[in-house]
Amino acid sequence: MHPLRTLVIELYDKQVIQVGSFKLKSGITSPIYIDLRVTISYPSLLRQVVACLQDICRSLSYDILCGVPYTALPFATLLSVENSVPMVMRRKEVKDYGTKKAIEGVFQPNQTCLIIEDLITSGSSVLETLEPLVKEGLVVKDVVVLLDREQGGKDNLRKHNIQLHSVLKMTDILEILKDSGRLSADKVAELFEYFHSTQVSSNSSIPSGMASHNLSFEQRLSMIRNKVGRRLLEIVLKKQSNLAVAADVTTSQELLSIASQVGPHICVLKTHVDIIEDWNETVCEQLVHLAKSHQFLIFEDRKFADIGNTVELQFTGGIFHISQWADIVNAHIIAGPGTIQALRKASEHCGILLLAQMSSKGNLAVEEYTQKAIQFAKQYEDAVFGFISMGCIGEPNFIYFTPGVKLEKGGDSLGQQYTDPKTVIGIQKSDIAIVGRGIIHASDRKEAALTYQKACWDAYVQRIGK
Ligand SMILES: O=c1ccn([C@@H]2O[C@H](COP(=O)(O)O)[C@@H](O)[C@H]2O)c(=O)[nH]1
Repeated sequence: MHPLRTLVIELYDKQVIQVGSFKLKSGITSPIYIDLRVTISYPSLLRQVVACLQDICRSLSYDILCGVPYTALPFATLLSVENSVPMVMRRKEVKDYGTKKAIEGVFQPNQTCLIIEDLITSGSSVLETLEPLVKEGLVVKDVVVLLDREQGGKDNLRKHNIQLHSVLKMTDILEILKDSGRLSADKVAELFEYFHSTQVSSNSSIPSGMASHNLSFEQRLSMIRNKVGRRLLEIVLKKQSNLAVAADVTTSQELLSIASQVGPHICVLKTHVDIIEDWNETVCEQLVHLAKSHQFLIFEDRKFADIGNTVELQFTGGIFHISQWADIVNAHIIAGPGTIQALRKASEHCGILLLAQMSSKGNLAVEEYTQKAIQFAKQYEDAVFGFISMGCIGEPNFIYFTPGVKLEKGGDSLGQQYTDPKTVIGIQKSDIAIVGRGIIHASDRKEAALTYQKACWDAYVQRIGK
């Protein structure tokens, strides 16, 4: 008998594969449950599982192995011993004492790590393991699983440039159980129907819908239609900085002082001009002068959201005359395309970003909203050159700006949620990290800006594999 057929039948007979009604980790109810933890109680079964994984591992190249905790740990351990390849382990709970390591074991940055998993549904457990590995500088290209439930995991991993290799697919299992008489043809037809109609999105901290291009800024320069977007990439490349600073201060003196301190290290200075108590034309001129001499763009984070007519007045008039000095502004899409049309009509030299996602807890920019923002951006690509998003959510001809970035994870008391530069740029594949209080509240803002500049740029360089 074919070894895979023998394996499936044995898995069924030992009740590793069960048919009924089960709630999975992803929250969905499934008519099949597969508990591969049981294999540790049957050494010969465990040996068969590992031999099948080994057949795939043999064709891949890697320096180190990592099993997704807990079920895949014995599989990875046996593969490690069998192949004399070192192994690392991800901690599910990071200790708040001692070394506080997320990854245990000895490894070097840039080593290639092969992830071993027992089965995959959405891929979220694999992505939870991927995140700390990448943060430690390991390169992950492949994941080997015993079973792919064929419910979206492969595509979810592909979005992160990870290739899934599976020993068995759910389709194979159902066919074998039918042919061997373990399940009736009717039952198998019913199960097929369930698996084909139930796809699960990944619920890892890495948002779903993250796109997977891995082009460099140089390669993307000619793809950007809007000239402010192209100018931004030129600055990014020249200064080797994909850092934007959010200068959320309330006096013009502080704003100008921040602009001159962090100016050499940033590509964009983000303002909230309506929080400056003493804004006037001279301050505006000084800010524009600093932007020219240090070569950064000014992004007024006005978040326009009204009907087109009002937005036009807000953009061009009032006491701020934003259209006269801002290089970049942003807009919500809640009021429809009129907001974008008004901004585009009022100024040719200002590029637009659309808010497609937000960093704050409980925000309402859900998947459908994000997709609508992408659709609007494509429609107005001459004026819209990018997004406020939590990472790369679309194609390489747009630029992705992510706020809520800080070296220390956590949040504030009003719903802000922070992610570190390595995750935002390296894993979530954003382009520009927006850092506010991480720099503004530092005792030495210049030094902090340099630290963030380096962290964001290194994450970019590592991501594109330069
Ligand atoms: O979803 C969003 C959109 C915009 N912001 C802005 O970014 C900065 C973040 O400042 P921190 O001090 O780093 O928290 C701030 O100006 C926000 O208005 C955002 O945080 N989230």
